[in-house]
Amino acid sequence: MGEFELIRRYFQPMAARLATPCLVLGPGDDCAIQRVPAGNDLVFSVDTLVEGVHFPEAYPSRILAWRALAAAASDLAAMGAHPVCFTLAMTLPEADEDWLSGFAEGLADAAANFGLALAGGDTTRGPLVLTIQVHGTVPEGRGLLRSGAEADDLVCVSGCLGDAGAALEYLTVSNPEDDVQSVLQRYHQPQPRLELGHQLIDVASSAIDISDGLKADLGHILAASGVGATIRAADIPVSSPLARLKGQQAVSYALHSGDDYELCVTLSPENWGRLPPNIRNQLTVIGVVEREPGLRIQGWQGAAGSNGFDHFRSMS
Ligand SMILES: Nc1ncnc2c1ncn2[C@@H]1O[C@H](COP(=O)(O)OP(=O)(O)OP(=O)(O)O)[C@@H](O)[C@H]1O
Ligand SMILES: Cc1ncc(C[n+]2csc(CCOP(=O)(O)O)c2C)c(N)n1
Ligand SMILES: [Mg+2]
Repeated sequence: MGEFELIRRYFQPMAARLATPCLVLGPGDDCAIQRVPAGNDLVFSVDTLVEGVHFPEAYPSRILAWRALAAAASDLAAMGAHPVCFTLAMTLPEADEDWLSGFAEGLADAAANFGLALAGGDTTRGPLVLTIQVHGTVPEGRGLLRSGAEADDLVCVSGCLGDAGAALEYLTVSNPEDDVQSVLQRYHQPQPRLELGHQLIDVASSAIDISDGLKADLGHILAASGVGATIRAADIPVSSPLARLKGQQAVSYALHSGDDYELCVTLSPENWGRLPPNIRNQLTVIGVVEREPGLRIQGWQGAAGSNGFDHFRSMS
């Protein structure tokens, strides 16, 4: 199978199925064309996944496709953006038909779930690497930024943290018990909080998605906003399976390991009070923003060293 046959067979049908009115031109020409509705800003971001770094070797292609698109879409969620379309640059060691059909199915499933149309891409031969650029829109000037946190704002996170990080230890377990299966599921099938992010436009003062770990990612908000925060270790939400598997150490996974793709946001106590219950129920207050720079973690005696995932830190 040649490069163009591969695209025609696996990716063009999906692109046609997923088309949306804002995508004026999909795959097949030199560029795709997207129309941004008047009064909106285009929001876009790119993410690369490398075999052996972001996912294990011989990882099932259907799951890989979901994880890759979820990780990319999660950045749209963090901006409060409405998802529109994505491009896919894939470098493959070979054109294996089973691998490609699993990948195309997983990608179509994720794309339909997240409301993202396939706009185009690039296909090359080499070590397995995926790069996905996502495009979304937000009402003009209203994208959620990392830089808006202010003293006295509450610090909140969505969902539970730490499962996906703990899952790394169980990726090769052959018959996982229920709790292990549950944390593995969080690694294999992350759920970007697109709807929640969108609902927090004009409500949250800042937002980020948690890809590198709570400590690192909240740290990005604090640095960008020129503020600090105190959070309470006991209030950081961890799942029951993770708590059973890791006991007191569960919080350490929540703080230091990434891949959860939950949101961390700040908002004023007034806006918190006005939140409808269906949105408030998706968030847990874990602390408060303060003028003094730095992140303080009450009730946490863990090692100060680790911060979160960093591709280059161990090399310097
Ligand atoms: N090579 C680069 N050139 C320009 N900007 C970059 C480059 N690499 C990263 N950035 C920018 O730095 C910021 C932080 O990048 P980072 O990849 O950590 O964010 P992220 O996508 O939210 O995290 P993650 O990739 O873990 O999901 C982003 O605004 C990104 O666009
Ligand atoms: C097999 C395997 N899967 C996952 C991880 C964890 N991991 C890798 S990169 C990253 C941060 C996000 O990446 P980026 O900042 O490039 O978007 C995380 C949390 C690992 N160590 N090994
Ligand atoms: Mg991000």
